[in-house]
Amino acid sequence: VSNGGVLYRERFLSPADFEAIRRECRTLRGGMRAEKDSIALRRMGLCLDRRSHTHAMLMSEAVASRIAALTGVPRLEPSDFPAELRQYGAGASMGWHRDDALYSPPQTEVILTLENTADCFTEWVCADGGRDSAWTTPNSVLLVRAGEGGPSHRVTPVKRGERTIVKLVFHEPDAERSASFYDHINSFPGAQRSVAERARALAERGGPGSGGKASRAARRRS
Ligand SMILES: O=C(O)CCC(=O)C(=O)O
Ligand SMILES: [Fe+2]
Repeated sequence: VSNGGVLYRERFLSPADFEAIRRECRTLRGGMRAEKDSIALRRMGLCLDRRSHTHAMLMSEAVASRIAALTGVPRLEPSDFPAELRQYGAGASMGWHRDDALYSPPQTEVILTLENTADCFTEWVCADGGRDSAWTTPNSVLLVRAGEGGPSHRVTPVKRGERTIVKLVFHEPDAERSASFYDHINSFPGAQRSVAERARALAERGGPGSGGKASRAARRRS
């Protein structure tokens, strides 16, 4: 991603596609739960069902190649990391952080804004060390490169209004899951299937090495 690893673009989807996604996600808001183990404060979240229209539309080859073209990464594909619906209401915020690398090489994260009546801004540090910020409009995307080489960014506290986003993860074709992948996926509410998946993956690798208790406790989801 150019500009120090952040790119902000408005009018990302066609109006028809965007409205279809927004309509479906509005029906899901009742299922959102307070996020646990997150850098974000008072944010609500929900993993999008892989069979949903929203998931099919966004975690697609078409969207992946558009993100690749925008960021200058040669090729990107939809990841198997859950797509999440997230909502910031009054009092919600997210402190300065870099997104943990869930894959090696690090993924590109996409924040698609669905609704925004909130007074918060997403701020980031640019390549030159200066700061930039955006009030993210509905149907905008913020593209963020993860990992230590990625940009530091935050969301300022909401005083009034609400902001709803979808967070998506794309990676390069040859990317491998990192230890953080399992730590993050296991912090989702009711992630029993993921726990089983982690155990299986560990067995396949023939040992630990995906982060013990201590590293898991130290980590906070972004
Ligand atoms: O809501 C945003 O604009 C950014 C969210 C973010 O940085 C994150 O969830 O890691
Ligand atoms: Fe982030």
